[in-house]
Amino acid sequence: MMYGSWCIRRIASSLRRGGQSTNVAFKQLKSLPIQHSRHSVTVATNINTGTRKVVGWWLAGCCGMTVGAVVIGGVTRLTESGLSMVDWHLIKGMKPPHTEEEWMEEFGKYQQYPEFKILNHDMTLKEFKFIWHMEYGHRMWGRMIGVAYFLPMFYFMGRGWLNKGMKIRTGLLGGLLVFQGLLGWYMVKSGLEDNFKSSDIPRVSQYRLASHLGSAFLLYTGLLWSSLSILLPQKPIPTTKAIGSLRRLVYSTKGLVFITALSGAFVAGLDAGLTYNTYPKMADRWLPSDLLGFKPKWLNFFENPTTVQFDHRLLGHATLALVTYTWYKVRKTPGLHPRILLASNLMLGMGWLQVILGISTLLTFVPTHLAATHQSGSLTLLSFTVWLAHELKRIPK
Ligand code: HEM
Repeated sequence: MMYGSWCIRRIASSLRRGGQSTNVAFKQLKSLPIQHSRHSVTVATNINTGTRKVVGWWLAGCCGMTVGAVVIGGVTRLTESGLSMVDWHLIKGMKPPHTEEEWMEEFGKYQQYPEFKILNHDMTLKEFKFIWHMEYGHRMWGRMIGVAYFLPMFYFMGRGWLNKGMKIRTGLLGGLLVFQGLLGWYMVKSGLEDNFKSSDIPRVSQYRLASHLGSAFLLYTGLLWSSLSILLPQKPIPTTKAIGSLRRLVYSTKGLVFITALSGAFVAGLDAGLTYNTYPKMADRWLPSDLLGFKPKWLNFFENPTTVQFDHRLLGHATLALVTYTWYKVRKTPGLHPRILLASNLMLGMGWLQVILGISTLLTFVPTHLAATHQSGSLTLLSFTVWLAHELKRIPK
């Protein structure tokens, strides 16, 4: 393995000096083994390939379950079901109401809160049961991720399958998972507070919604990166200056996708997708008249639906421009293997689709199916940029 890393450096430095043609150097790189060094694979070195795959698939499975949680959470929000369960108990909360009395009791609790009093005062028990089941499904899915994550983690640790680095990494991701659940309840609580006026629409704080979505995306990224490290180890790449700047470009693209997704959560949290449903202009103007209507000015970026939607449009277009430019640079960089080209092609396709989905969501007044697809699209786009970044990550010396 040491020989492999040495070879890559030799070939790369020769590429830099122009000592041999790119094609010859690339052929040499292709013939090198995949990077299974102690640096790139973070499970214990004394376990066999099958066991390593079990750990990799466990992480990939939890990653898939996180996607499920984001989708169910999005649909729960879009069907306005998120405030139907007004308390939270880890164990007791798993038992749904069975008898009609139990349902009436649960419905009675909901009736004490602003969403019922202001918005849903004519809601029937049947309608309540629907929104309750949506929120229950989201919470139960979260608990299932907890079980699917922690039980195997302790088992693998007990069996000595995880090395020190992986123990720290899985411990941190586990902490993020618990934090995610607590943040979810903290978010719901903001929609149950009794400080809404009768003209308000009771909803959760957009700050807490963005934090909840952002931390889900972080957890997802961590799980995806870790599972890729085990299941799809990096292939050799030259260590040229061009690759170095491409790597920085891809990392910036990944960062911008993340920031745009966070700004989308602010749009969702303020229902800002229901103002200015025109494109490309906002009510016949490039700069809407109430763009900076709130005082102090900085508040507009977080609380003024017009500014929040405007920013999300700008960020969405900037993301698309950067995704396209990154794709172009990947194509122009010599010495990259086909998997990198595939990841970058998928990233480009998804970038365009995501913007088309965003515009369609806006023009059609945010129907649930389109808004939920747009939300999942952001996760898919993030996945392709994470994959690309993973393929290009620096190979430790
Ligand atoms: C790469 C670009 C984009 C990304 C990554 C992205 C991501 C997101 C995310 C994560 C949300 C939050 C969804 C939720 O929590 O339910 C969102 C919401 C939204 N986005 Fe985008 N978006 C992008 C581009 C655009 C564009 C260009 C437009 C329109 C011009 C747009 C319009 C919307 C609208 C209207 C919502 C609110 C939907 C709702 O209320 O559920 N997006 N976006």
